[in-house]
Amino acid sequence: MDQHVMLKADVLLEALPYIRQFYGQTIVIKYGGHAMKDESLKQAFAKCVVLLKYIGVNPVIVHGGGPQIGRMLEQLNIPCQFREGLRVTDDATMNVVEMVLAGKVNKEIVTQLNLAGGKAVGLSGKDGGTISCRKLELAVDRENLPPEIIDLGHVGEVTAIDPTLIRSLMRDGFIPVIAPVGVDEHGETYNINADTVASAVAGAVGARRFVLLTDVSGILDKAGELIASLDRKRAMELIGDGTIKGGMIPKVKCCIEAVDEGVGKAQIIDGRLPNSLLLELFTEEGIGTEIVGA
Ligand SMILES: Nc1ncnc2c1ncn2[C@@H]1O[C@H](COP(=O)(O)OP(=O)(O)O)[C@@H](O)[C@H]1O
Ligand SMILES: CC(=O)N[C@@H](CCC(=O)OP(=O)(O)O)C(=O)O
Repeated sequence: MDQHVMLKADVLLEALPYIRQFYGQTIVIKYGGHAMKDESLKQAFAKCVVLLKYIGVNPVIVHGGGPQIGRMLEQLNIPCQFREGLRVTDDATMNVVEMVLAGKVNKEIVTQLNLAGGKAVGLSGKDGGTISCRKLELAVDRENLPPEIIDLGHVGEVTAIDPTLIRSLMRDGFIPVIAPVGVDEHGETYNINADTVASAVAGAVGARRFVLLTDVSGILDKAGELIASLDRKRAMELIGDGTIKGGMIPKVKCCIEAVDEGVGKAQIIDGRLPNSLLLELFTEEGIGTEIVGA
């Protein structure tokens, strides 16, 4: 028989221990806006997620859409500003954020998953009271001065996740797809960083794994080399010395929080690589950077 065909069987068998490990478990996947580059990548992502579902794993998707929001704001001539990696969100921006995230991006992902043979349901944090939040009071350290409190407008921080709706969807065979928009106790709508929501969801549903798809191969050291594994201490050192910066800082902190909440392992992987999710979960080498407990 053709050697190539025989190798395919080896690849499938290599996945067996991982399929056993993840069978019946929940995996929370943060699907970043930068990882939604083109149609073929989006389709490949959807197929990986649906495959997980068919082999008995429960995937939960929490998505971003930062670049997509940026493009819509530009079309509408609404200026856009970031502080500490977070979007300053005034009333007009909040409307666009909700429209783009809970509308367009969410439904596109749902459609791709359904086309790939899954049964996906899109929701925002408002549905089923899934995400409770409050206005974020962001304190920024200043040298020799008390921290500055920055007002980011409608930017929220998660106060609680109610996993009831997510659990019942999973139980009935659906793939929940969650947009990072929440409400506070007064019914005010907030824009929440998607990494933060994904991490809180991973903790609340007792996920076995938390995987974040982004636009780099993982966390890189000063020389630009991939760091395969990091614990909290090393991660904080790399943030402190400026190796980890920008949007990677909240991402790493979210991974540490998820691990603290009991999630077995968090993994930052390259969403630009087709099938990266399967390579990470079902091969011996894995890919990207893992963040583990102390
Ligand atoms: N040490 C580092 N290793 C890798 N990426 C880093 C590092 N420090 C900062 N970054 C930046 O973090 C970015 C990922 O964060 P972000 O843009 O917020 O991603 P996403 O949109 O997927 O949430 C990378 O594109 C990279 O520019
Ligand atoms: C407060 C805040 O910054 N919210 C983010 C929410 C989307 C997001 O996080 O998208 P990515 O994962 O693609 O970056 C924003 O408005 O861009």
